[in-house]
Amino acid sequence: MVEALIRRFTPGLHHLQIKTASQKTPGGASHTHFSLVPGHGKHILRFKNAFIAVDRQREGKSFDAQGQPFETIKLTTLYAHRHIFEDMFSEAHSLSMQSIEGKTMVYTLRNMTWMPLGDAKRKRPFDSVVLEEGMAEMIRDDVREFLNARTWYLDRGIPYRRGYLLHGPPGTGKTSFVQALAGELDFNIAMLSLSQRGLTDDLLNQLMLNLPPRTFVLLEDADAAFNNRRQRDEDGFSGATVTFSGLLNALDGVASAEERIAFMTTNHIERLDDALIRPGRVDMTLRLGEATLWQMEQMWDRFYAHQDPDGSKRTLFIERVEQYGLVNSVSTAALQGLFLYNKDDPDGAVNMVGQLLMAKTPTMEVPKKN
Ligand SMILES: Nc1ncnc2c1ncn2[C@@H]1O[C@H](COP(=O)(O)OP(=O)(O)OP(=O)(O)O)[C@@H](O)[C@H]1O
Repeated sequence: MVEALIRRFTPGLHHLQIKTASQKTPGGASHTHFSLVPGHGKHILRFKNAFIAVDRQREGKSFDAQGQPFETIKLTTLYAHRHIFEDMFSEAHSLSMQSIEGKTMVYTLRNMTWMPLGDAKRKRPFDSVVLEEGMAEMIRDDVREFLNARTWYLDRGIPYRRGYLLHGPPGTGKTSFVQALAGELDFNIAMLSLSQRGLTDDLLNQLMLNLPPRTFVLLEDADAAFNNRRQRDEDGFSGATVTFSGLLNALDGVASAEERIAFMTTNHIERLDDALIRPGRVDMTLRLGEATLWQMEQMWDRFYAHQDPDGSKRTLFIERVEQYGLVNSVSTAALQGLFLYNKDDPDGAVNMVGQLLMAKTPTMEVPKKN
């Protein structure tokens, strides 16, 4: 909001500061944006019909969690104009809300704390992730029901938490679904891989206790903690990775009145321990598997509805897919790859179905550990 307030002032002939915003794309390219904002020091500015004395000062060398320096902005105006502050703050507030409205903020671990990963991202549409028929809606309704049951939990002294375990082979939409669900329910995401180096039990615990508001926590590679069953050493040091007991402690940490919704993902459910599947830790376990016939049809329609209005090419595609024995044996990511390669070209996708054979996953089920 302070950012929005600073931008609201029209800089006159005062000290200006150049604000640089750099953004790096995953491909390595970087975009830089410059803007002029009033610098530190004293300014006289006009807002509506009032003159305001502005004193913008930096507080020592302290930085907030986002790496921005702490600042104090003192605004002074005539007593008769004091009401304009209300207008000014509500305008600044709506400016700052506009910049994140319709977007999802993703937080990751940096400098031992949650930090936004770049700017807020455009929401991922809920139906852009195609899970097995009815599964996405079922999870969404469960989260909604949980969000509506706050007083029920608090009245009964039950920690207000819900956990979901999404498991299945790579590229079946586990991460993407959590992003789409966050968009649908106006949540942000704090994501973390449990196999990340340097993530200790204590740090994980601290992070779980300090989640930004209205944020899903997404713990990826949950099985990593189960590979590392080492308990704390005598001196209390638990090593540079998260342990099994560390994960359980972090999930069970001190409850607050705010909801905590955790999604855990794994490609190896057989490595997990039953102690994880306990209410509040994991309330719902869902398998996201290879693309079913229904998912294939849905994804086809999402890509080619315009080029194939009567669905005849889709029928051809499905026939081919069945001939090659690809139903329930290729990931939705592989299917998406084929459709992206043949963007706006359904015939190309039909002709290239055979390429999916390379992405076929062996269907060997590993027995679950007791
Ligand atoms: N069910 C799906 N519907 C739509 N797109 C999907 C689906 N599954 C995967 N994709 C696409 O494939 C890519 C990889 O998906 P994602 O990272 O969500 O998979 P994942 O299951 O989390 O994989 P991993 O287990 O390797 O982390 C994304 O671009 C995503 O859009």
